[in-house]
Amino acid sequence: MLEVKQLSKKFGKDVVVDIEHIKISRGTIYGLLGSNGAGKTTLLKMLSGIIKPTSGAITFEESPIYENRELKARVVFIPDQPFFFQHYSIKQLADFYREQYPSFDEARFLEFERIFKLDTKKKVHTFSKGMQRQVSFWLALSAQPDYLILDEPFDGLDAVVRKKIKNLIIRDVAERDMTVIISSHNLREVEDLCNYIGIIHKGKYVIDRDIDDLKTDVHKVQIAFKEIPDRLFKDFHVLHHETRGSVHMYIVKGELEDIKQSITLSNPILCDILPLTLEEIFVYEMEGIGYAMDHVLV
Ligand SMILES: Nc1ncnc2c1ncn2[C@@H]1O[C@H](COP(=O)(O)OP(=O)(O)OP(=O)(O)O)[C@@H](O)[C@H]1O
Repeated sequence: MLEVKQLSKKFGKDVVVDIEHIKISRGTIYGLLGSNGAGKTTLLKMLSGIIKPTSGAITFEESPIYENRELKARVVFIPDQPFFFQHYSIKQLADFYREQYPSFDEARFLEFERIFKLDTKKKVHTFSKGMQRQVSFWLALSAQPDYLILDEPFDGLDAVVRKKIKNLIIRDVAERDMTVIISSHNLREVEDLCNYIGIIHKGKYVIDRDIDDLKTDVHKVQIAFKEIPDRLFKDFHVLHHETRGSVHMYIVKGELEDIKQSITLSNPILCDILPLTLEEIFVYEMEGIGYAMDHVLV
């Protein structure tokens, strides 16, 4: 398990990360979302042990990551700008990874050659940005990390390659219990992959939730009455309410069965309970805690 406690990072006087607590269990695919400048990259670099926090603790299975070579050999970070020794070929980079990561697996390296179909003897600086990103994944997944930390990983990759890489990640999570942390601005891009979402805004955490909990916990109710009852949803947390003509739309938190019971008691002339997209859930959840989503995500 990865745990963060009372973590802060200052650059000069600016506090760019200020997080009380995060817990990420093994085998989680964790989406870290936030707008430009929210603090995602700074947080990921601290999680990877690349930069030192100003204060607080980051532990993986209770060992601190910073300056911990043994632990770092189980963690791979892919930055938003691929960073390589530019004059190395894929073959030479693989030698470097073999030295850094004792769990580097030859069979996988060869298997990925068939998947990515790039010339292993060519120098990486001759590859396009998207091809270089493929090389990052090729090497990272060959190293079989326990923790894979990805900063905007899908930028510049075409749809087919994205799908292939997502499948490879899911395979490693299922087979090896790999933990993955992925930063993105874009909820739609990561929602099919992640089972947990954290949203960071101006360095602070505003949401940290299991996606299944979110989906089973929030419902959209469209309802019409002859006369609006006083007690409708009085015992529930209503995240949003609007009226279009005679139809009321409520976004309600709570157990579906309890919500249905409350509706039946209110004797509506029309009622529909609809599923929400993940994006809608976040918009309403954020509204519920006083944030306009527009300013938090793109
Ligand atoms: N080395 C640095 N020195 C000074 N300030 C920095 C440094 N690195 C980051 N910052 C500041 O910290 C804040 C958070 O930056 P960070 O790169 O972590 O955000 P981000 O959420 O990854 O943004 P983006 O989505 O645009 O990549 C920004 O205000 C940035 O200017």
